[in-house]
Amino acid sequence: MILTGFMGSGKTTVGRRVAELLGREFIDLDHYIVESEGRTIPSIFESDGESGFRAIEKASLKKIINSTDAVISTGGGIITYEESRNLLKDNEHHTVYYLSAPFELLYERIKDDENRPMLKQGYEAVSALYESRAPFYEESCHYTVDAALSAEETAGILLALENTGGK
Ligand SMILES: Nc1ncnc2c1ncn2[C@@H]1O[C@H](COP(=O)(O)OP(=O)(O)O)[C@@H](O)[C@H]1O
Ligand SMILES: O=C(O)C1=C[C@@H](OP(=O)(O)O)[C@@H](O)[C@H](O)C1
Repeated sequence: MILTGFMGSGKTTVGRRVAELLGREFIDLDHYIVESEGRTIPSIFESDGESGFRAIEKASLKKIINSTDAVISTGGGIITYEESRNLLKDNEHHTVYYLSAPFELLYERIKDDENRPMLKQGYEAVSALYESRAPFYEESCHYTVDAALSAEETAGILLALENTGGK
């Protein structure tokens, strides 16, 4: 199981819970990057820029996607590159679930988090980013799931889908 979606959609919170319910390992791709790089996400953005972070992110996804049956939560920008979108959509090991919710709700959840460098662009730019990314999440997932519910409810929906239509 792989979870995608915009910042604040609950990929980490819900992913950790579904992994618990499924009895599987949980891997947060951002956390994996922080551990393997020995640097925080903001410091990677600061020294390597967004493009540097994206390159690390793409390589990290490639490395782990076929080597684990863990529940993987991705970062919100994982759909930036076509190669990553194809990798998500066509991979043989994981069903990809897009956690979808209205921007206003997501922004309320994340607006004060200083660990998300993309927010520095300000409300209007982040809102535009949300709009521009939505079709990419849609095209690279197998299921779109409502993430405006409680984390427990969304986890329950994912569990049911994984047990019936999951890989
Ligand atoms: N379904 C939810 N309902 C309410 N708050 C949530 C929900 N899912 C996550 N949150 C909260 O929103 C914030 C971002 O959640 P997180 O799991 O880090 O999202 P993501 O990994 O998609 O960026 C956290 O403070 C978390 O507690
Ligand atoms: O949307 C983005 O471009 C990003 C989202 C973050 O992950 P979350 O979606 O877990 O916040 C993290 O990968 C980085 O700050 C960039």
